[in-house]
Amino acid sequence: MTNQQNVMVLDVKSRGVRNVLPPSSLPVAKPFLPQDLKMLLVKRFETEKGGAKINVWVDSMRASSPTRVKSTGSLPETDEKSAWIVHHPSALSMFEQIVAVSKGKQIVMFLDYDGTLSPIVEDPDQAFMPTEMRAAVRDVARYFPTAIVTGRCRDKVYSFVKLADLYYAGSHGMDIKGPSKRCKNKKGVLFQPASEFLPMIDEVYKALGEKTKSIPGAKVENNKFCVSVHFRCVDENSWAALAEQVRSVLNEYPKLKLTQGRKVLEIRPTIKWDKGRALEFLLEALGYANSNDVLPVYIGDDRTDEDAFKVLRDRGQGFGILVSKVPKETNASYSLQEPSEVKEFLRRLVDWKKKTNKNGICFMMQPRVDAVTCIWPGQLELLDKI
Ligand SMILES: O=P(O)(O)OC[C@H]1O[C@H](O[C@H]2O[C@H](CO)[C@@H](O)[C@H](O)[C@H]2O)[C@H](O)[C@@H](O)[C@@H]1O
Repeated sequence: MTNQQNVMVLDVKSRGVRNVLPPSSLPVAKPFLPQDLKMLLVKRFETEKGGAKINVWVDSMRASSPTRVKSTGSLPETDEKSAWIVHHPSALSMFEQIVAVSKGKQIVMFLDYDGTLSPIVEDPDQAFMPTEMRAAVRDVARYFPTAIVTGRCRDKVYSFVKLADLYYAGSHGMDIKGPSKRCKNKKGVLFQPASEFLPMIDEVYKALGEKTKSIPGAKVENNKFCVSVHFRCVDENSWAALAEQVRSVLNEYPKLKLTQGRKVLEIRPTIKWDKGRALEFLLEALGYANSNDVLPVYIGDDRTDEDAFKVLRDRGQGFGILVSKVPKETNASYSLQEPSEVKEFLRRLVDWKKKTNKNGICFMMQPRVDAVTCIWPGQLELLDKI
C-alpha cells in the first residue's frame, strides 16, 4: 500500500515560496528528525497488506500523536523551537509582509476545522466552534472566497460552522459543495470523486464499530467517504488491540487505505484525492486554475493538511500556515500557535481589507485631521510612529 500522505511529511525540505520571502530567504533548516525514526515512519503502513507487525502501527501511533518532531538531543528544546520559528515565523508577526504580497491578487482562504477553528477536545462530537471564531470566519468570507477543508463529514462540519456562502470540502476533500454565486459557471459546485465507495465505507463503519466496542474509549466516526477510529481516550496499553482490530477489518478491503491524524486512524478509499487536490479543484472552480492573480492561504494543524501545504509550495503560489505549539516537519511557510491566534489572524485580515481597496490603496479615517486620507499600506507603520 502506498501512503503518500504519511511519507510526504517526512520528505519536507525547507524550500521557498515564490510570493513570500521570509522562509525561503533563510538557510535550509537542519532536519529535526533522527534518521532511524524517519525510516520507521516512512515504513510504517507500507506493508500492512502483507501483514505488518502491529507494534509498527503502535510505534507510529505513539510517534505521531500529535505529529511532532522529536528532539535531536543536539539542541536544548527552547533552541530547537527558536530555530524552527526562524523558518516558520508567526503569521501574526509577519502580517504586514503577508498582505504586501497579496497586492493586486485575490486572497482565497482555506481553513481546516479541528485544531484550527476549534480546539482539540476529547469527544469529537463536542468540538464546537466558539462564537467569536464563527464571527471571524463569517467576516473573512465576506471579503475573500473561503472554504472549510476537513476530514469530517460535510454535514457534520456544517452543523458546527453554520455559515452559508462558504465552500465545504468534507471527508478530506472527497465531498465538495459550494455556493453558486462565487463560481465561474454560477451553478455551484458538488463534487464527490469517491461516491462509488459509499456502500463500502458504510459496511466498514459498521464492522469497525462491532470490532472495537469492547475496547474502552475507542470511538468510530462515520465521515461519509471515510471512517475515523479515535484512540484519544483509549489506554495506551490497548492501542495494540485496537490496531489489530482495525487491521483485521482493513485486510478485507484492499480498495481502502489507512492514514493517521491526531490520535485517530483513518480509513479511506485508495483514490488519489486529498486536501491538496481539493484545494486545486476549488481554485479551478473559482476561475483561478492558471491565474497569477490569486493568493491561496491554507491554515491547518494536521498531517492531512500537509497535502495542501505541499500543493501551494509546488505551485509557488500562496502559502500554508501550520497551527502548532511545537516544531513539526511541515511544508507550511508560517505558523500560528493555536486557534485563538487563527482568530486573531483572520480578524487582522478583515481589518486590513476594510481599509484597503483592490489596488492596494488604503483609505483611512484620520481622526486627527478629520478627513479621509489615502495612503499606501507600507506607510501605515510610519504614520503610527508619527
Ligand atoms: O481535517 P480536520 O478538520 O482537522 O479533521 C480531522 C479529524 O478531526 C476530528 O478529530 C480530531 O478532533 C477531535 C475533536 O477535537 C479529537 O477528539 C480527535 O482526537 C482528533 O483526531 C474528527 O473527529 C475526525 O473525524 C477528523 O478526521
